[in-house]
Amino acid sequence: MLDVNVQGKTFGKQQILGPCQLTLQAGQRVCLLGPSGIGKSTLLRIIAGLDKSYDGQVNRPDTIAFMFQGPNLLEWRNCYQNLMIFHPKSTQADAHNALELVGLGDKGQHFPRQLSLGQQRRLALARTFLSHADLVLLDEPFTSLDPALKADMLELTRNLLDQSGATLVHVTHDETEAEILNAEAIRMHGKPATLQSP
Ligand SMILES: Nc1ncnc2c1ncn2[C@@H]1O[C@H](COP(=O)(O)OP(=O)(O)OP(=O)(O)O)[C@@H](O)[C@H]1O
Repeated sequence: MLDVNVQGKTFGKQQILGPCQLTLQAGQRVCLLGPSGIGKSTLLRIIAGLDKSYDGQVNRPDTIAFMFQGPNLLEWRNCYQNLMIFHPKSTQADAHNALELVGLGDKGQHFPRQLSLGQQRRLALARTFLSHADLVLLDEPFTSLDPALKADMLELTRNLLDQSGATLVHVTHDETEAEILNAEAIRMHGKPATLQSP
């Protein structure tokens, strides 16, 4: 279960977040929407535990996977190594299975520069799901992709979520992504921004 109770968050003298409440049961999925600059990524970083300087409290599952906007791959490591370096307990067989799930089963020895943009995104997605995390946090990872590739990635993400049963918080500007991911759309409002749990 994820229980977010943020009372406030400031950067310097600027208050970005006001009261933000979000309670999700295991396996529940939400898409976090709101205008640019309202504080979606800030709240997501707080949920992840990456930002600890806020008023309030977050109770989160033990295992969390976070996917950033860019694929953030290590160019000098092959696909297996790109997965295993972030999951030291995983074996090459685990990494191979994760690659199979995203359609990169034959690319384990390839380096990121030998992959297409879409394949690089698939590798980043495999890394996100390899940890079998209870909570998956996605910070607009598909925003800059062309429509066909974005549709592929969303479908793949939904399948991986269906298999893993993970709870999801997905930051996006595009409400249609919620439908594809079988997630509930929730909106941040106001200045400072507030959020009410679905
Ligand atoms: N490290 C930081 N230091 C100072 N201000 C910051 C910092 N990070 C974010 N901000 C400010 O906080 C506000 C919210 O930013 P945030 O990135 O959370 O918004 P967002 O809703 O995710 O925007 P977008 O949809 O454009 O990605 C913005 O005004 C931003 O400039």
